[in-house]
Amino acid sequence: MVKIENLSVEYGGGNCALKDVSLEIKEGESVALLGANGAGKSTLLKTLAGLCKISSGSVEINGTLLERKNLRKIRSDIGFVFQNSDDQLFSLTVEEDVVFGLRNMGFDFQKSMEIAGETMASLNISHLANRSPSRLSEGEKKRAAIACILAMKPKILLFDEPTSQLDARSTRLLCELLKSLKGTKIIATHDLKVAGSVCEKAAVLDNSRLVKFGNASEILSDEKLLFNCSLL
Ligand SMILES: Nc1ncnc2c1ncn2[C@@H]1O[C@H](COP(=O)(O)OP(=O)(O)OP(=O)(O)O)[C@@H](O)[C@H]1O
Repeated sequence: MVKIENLSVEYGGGNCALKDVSLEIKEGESVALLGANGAGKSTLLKTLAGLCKISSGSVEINGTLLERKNLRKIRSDIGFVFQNSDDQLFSLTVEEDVVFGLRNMGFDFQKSMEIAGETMASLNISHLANRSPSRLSEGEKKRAAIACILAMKPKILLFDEPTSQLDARSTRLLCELLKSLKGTKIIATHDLKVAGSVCEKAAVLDNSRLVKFGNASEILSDEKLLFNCSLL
């Protein structure tokens, strides 16, 4: 579903955020993206969503090469839940936010409302439909932001630090939700417990390079690896 080969990404001024990263993620797999601050996690997610320019190497999403002319197709397969829900929610009500993406996809108003209603119900946020996103708790905002993305039924879900602003209870509820979501998931997180409870695989980035990719429970019990990568 995601095939990354020798990927390097540089920001301006020769700042190399990803160096020679190769990994393959199969359909339906959930992968935790681990790494210290600045390791390159967000850059990798943004690159998969077509938001960062590839300096060298290649990325294939669902069999389509990630390049400018294929961006529309790639973006229809990808749903990106940003770290900060406020970057995703901008309408007067939660329902309008969920409907927005569906209308952009070409669904008529009635069908968009129908899908939005079903999606909000599946996330237990129907009671928030007419609330202003700006007045929700962080946990509620996160669910609303996820609803906006899930409504569009992407094949691949990208989450950047989904639990970073949540308390223990909201984190646990969100983990349950993340586990229940179907599809391929890539979750960048600093929280090793979240990684262990939600993901079957893990990828460890250190200083822009992929240093380990494999079974999550094996990686999470490798204290030496975690320590060397500043994760412990
Ligand atoms: N827009 C940008 N312009 C220039 N350099 C950037 C930009 N965004 C990130 N970087 C640099 O790229 C490197 C990787 O950053 P990235 O945000 O991908 O790391 P991260 O693993 O997500 O970190 P964190 O855990 O702190 O969110 C860092 O050195 C960072 O300073």
